[in-house]
Amino acid sequence: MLRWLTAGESHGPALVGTLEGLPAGVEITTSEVQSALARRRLGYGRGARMAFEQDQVTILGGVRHGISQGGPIAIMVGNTEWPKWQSVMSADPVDPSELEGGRAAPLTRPRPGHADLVGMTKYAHDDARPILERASARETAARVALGAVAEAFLEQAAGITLVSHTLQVGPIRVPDDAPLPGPDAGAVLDADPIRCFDPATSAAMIAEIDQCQKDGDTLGGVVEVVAYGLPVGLGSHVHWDRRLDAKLAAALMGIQAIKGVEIGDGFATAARRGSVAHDEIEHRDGKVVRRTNRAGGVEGGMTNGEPLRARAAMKPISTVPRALDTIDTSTGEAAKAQHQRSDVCAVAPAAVVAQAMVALTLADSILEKFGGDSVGEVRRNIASYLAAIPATQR
Ligand SMILES: Cc1cc2nc3c(=O)[nH]c(=O)nc-3n(C[C@H](O)[C@H](O)[C@H](O)COP(=O)(O)O)c2cc1C
Ligand SMILES: C=C(O[C@@H]1CC(C(=O)O)=C[C@@H](OP(=O)(O)O)[C@H]1O)C(=O)O
Repeated sequence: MLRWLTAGESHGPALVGTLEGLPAGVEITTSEVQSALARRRLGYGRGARMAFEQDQVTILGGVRHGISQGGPIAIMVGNTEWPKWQSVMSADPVDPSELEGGRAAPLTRPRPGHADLVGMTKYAHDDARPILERASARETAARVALGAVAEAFLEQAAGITLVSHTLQVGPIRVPDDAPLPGPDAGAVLDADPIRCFDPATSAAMIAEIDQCQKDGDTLGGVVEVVAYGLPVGLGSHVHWDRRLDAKLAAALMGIQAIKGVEIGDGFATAARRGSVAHDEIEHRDGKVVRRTNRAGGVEGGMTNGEPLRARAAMKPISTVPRALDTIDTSTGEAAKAQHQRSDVCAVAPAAVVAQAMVALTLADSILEKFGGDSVGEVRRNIASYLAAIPATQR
């Protein structure tokens, strides 16, 4: 079993991610984690903060000389903006005279679409700051750091490769018949400003983001994660909480601003007739294959050997520059929502975060099915299972 936790605030000194249950022998370096984090910072439409802040990666435990040791892995992602926020966010009590520029004044105009108002009510704060600091998607940096470790494990133990791409920004969508990015498309996707595999659609998405920014508005969209090389039989049909599709849905829905998840063609399948909704099975070149992959590689909550496709729908960024109506909680009067700076569109980084969440979920499923305290043991267990199932389905 693989478990993971994160801690830290958006403007605190650092975020920390912990990964427990990873076998020994996974090759992983600080620079690989750093590269994954660099991908998460990209994406046309990101706000000012991305331009000046750096992610400082320190592996605090669980890895020695570039190899996982079998114990919990802890990774710290330092916020280089911390010195500016030290007095506002200090863990220890501060002298009020140290709080410059009124930055620590309570935030009492909760932003619609954020956790602000319900969080203040539930946690008994008269200030939105403690809520927004933890609700912020800055936290996803810690998940992406852990996801990079999970991805290294998947590749080294099982030859599994993941890619993530942008399917939709606002109303602009990749055509249904556009090719799916293959297992080696990672570098091409990283080079596109919006992580879109279809160049014409990418250009249209960028134009949409430019127009939206001019209008003082924000955008959401849809991302897709594709996993190649999965063995048949991860997850199970026998119980709801053992279904891989259920676990993927929870992992993806757990990302800030994700409001819908699809496995394979998802909602589009609901509009089809059964005769054109499923994937007919045939023998081809000595293998059992599905003629199509509308199911996205999962049947009965189990991987079926086809590429896994999981999609997530992101709502538009909640901090709208043309500020939305709210109330001031200190007076009860009508007000405009707090706004300083924000992303216009964060769909491309959301794809990278979704990839991390899928990687962590698949790594957990591999360990659930095959077990193993070292990468070598996991590999042997997978090989022994594959040797026992029909050769046509390996
Ligand atoms: C990668 C990423 C970046 C985000 N950047 C912003 C941002 O700059 N401004 C903002 O208001 N919301 C941003 N969000 C979304 C908010 O965190 C999210 O809307 C908020 O937590 C409320 O959504 P919820 O109801 O799903 O939690 C971002 C989300 C992700 C995944
Ligand atoms: C810092 C990151 O994302 C932040 C997520 C975020 C939010 O409200 O979710 C709001 C913005 O931060 P700020 O309010 O300080 O401008 C984003 O920059 C990051 O992804 O590293």
